Amino acid sequence: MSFDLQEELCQALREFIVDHVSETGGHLASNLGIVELAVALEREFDSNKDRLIYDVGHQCYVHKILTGRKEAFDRLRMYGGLCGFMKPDESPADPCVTGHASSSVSVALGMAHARSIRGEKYHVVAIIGDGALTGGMAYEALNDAGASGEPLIVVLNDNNMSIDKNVGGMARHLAKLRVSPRYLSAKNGLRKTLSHVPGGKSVIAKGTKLKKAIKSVVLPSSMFEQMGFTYMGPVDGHDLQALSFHLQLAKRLKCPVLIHVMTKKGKGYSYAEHAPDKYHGVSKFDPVSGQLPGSTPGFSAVFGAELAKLARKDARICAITAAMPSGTGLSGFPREFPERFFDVGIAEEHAVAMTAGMAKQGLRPVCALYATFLQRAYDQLIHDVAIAADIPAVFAIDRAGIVGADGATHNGTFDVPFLRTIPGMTILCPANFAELRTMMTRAIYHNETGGAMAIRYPRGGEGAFQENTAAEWASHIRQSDKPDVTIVTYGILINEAITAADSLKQQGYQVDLWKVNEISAKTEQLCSGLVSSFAPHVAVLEDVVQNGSFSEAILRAAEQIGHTCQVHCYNVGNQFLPHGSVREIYQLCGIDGASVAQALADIMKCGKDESIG
Ligand SMILES: Cc1ncc(C[n+]2csc(CCOP(=O)(O)OP(=O)(O)O)c2C)c(N)n1
Ligand SMILES: CC(=O)[C@@H](O)[C@H](O)COP(=O)(O)O
Ligand SMILES: [Mg+2]
Repeated sequence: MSFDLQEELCQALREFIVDHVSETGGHLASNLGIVELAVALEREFDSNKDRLIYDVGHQCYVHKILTGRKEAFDRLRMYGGLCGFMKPDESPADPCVTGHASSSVSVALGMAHARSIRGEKYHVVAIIGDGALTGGMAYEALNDAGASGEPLIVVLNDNNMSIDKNVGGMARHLAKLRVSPRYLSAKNGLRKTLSHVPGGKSVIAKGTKLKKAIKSVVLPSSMFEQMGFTYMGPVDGHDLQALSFHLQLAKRLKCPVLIHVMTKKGKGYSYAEHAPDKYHGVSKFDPVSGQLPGSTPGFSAVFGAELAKLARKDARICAITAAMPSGTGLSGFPREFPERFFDVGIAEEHAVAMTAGMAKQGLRPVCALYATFLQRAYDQLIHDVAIAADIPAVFAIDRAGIVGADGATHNGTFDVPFLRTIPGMTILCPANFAELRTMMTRAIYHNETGGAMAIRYPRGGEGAFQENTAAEWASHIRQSDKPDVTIVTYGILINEAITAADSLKQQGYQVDLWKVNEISAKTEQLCSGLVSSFAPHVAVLEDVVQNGSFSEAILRAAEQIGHTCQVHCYNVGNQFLPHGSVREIYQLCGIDGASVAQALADIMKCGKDESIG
């Protein structure tokens, strides 16, 4: 296909992306920015045989369109529809799962090793953004890959943005490379680039001149070179000819190569170009006016506002985020307290250990991370926080439970299980905004154990339940004299539990309902109180996986009191969940109020249990 036609294709792809994402929601700005690069990659590589790994994967829409999934974009990120990230189940062109940042170079190196050992022939390419390059995994991988000498290509898609402004020393290093004289020449495209290359276009055909050509596009003294990569660029990432030229060169080299590509996030859609942070991830919007839907306040915003309020009164309070200031509701914090705000980049492990250091030395740090990304820092929670036992670090765990359209890679369904295993950890579970505020103060100031405290809350807003019951470790929400069933739950699922309890009551059953506010070793000892109400059935409702869930504490309590009741566990099961709306996923797992009521009524009617955990 001629470059002119490719340019037309890029234009059509941009229109397609804006049209579809404005209908379905999705990751807009990153996909608009990578159009030419993705087209060049599909042109120069065979994505069914070569391995193209898009880091995070939120920018893989063009790749999906060009690998046979265009029609599926009508149901992007919807239940049963196209996943918004790389997903091998969907197509052989997706070599691995992505969703969490900074893993692409590691996976690529693994694939390159496999190729060498098996004596096979294909290219392995990791496409990683400047934001993802702030993550520790990326450095571990570059360090290893550069030294390994294994042929692989890393394409650094540098748009000078993470979700919010990119941070850190690497961002500064890239900024210096960007203004190098090489970039200024490369920016004008292949014609000019070639004019710097002895032999011009024939260079690619004639391997003899290749060495010279490479020398002319290599910028010495980049950090990547020091790590053992052949560095090319910076290259104008919207110049199809320059991209093809550099990719062709990289393919011919038998060593690790890094191509530094400059792109503009949001390219071609003026609203997104001007506010790439706002158009990073969007829900349905008006493509003509660019008008995004107004957002109703959610837990993140309440958290951010409350932390700022507390920080006004206490100069020890600091906020830490790992590249998610907007997402965690902290974007206002640095405006008021620049010296007490720390965006560490996509570096959750570092964020947790740094929080431990700050807490140990007398500050009151609150580290806000999404539940799914906190998985990265499990060791730091144990090693740097918990073993010392006296580190009053506070972890605000956002997006706990089901997140919806982002799906399997982003659901926060492991936090309770992995936090419960850590000695000394206390998990507070607010069900609404008022409880979140109260629990934040408790975590910061009234930490009875002196150890770490986590507060977990979901994506989005509160439900109908708005009482503040945070003062008790567990609150008795519905009480009956002689209950047929006791329902136990925590956090936002109280709303589903109330629906279930009320429905069962209407069907003539007596129901007790307990809402647990704190999960800790201490409160787990008290669980026998929840199961000893002589109800023959106890149901535990949670939005986490079964293994390690709170229901294990209830099962143990039931065991201790001699199994006078049957315990039924309603949770997401030991599985990874698909994308869809939160409600659809609740229904899929049977943890919505109606399903729980139905399941319990069936059990009580039949007198037999089909769902014992
Ligand atoms: C471990 C982890 N932490 C945080 C995120 C949230 N996140 C998704 S994309 C992104 C920014 C990525 O920036 P970059 O790689 O430069 O891609 P761009 O959006 O600029 O194209 C962040 C922080 C994530 N996906 N994984
Ligand atoms: C790709 C990625 O990891 C983020 O962009 C994530 O999709 C943000 O999720 P929220 O929309 O819940 O902030
Ligand atoms: Mg970027």
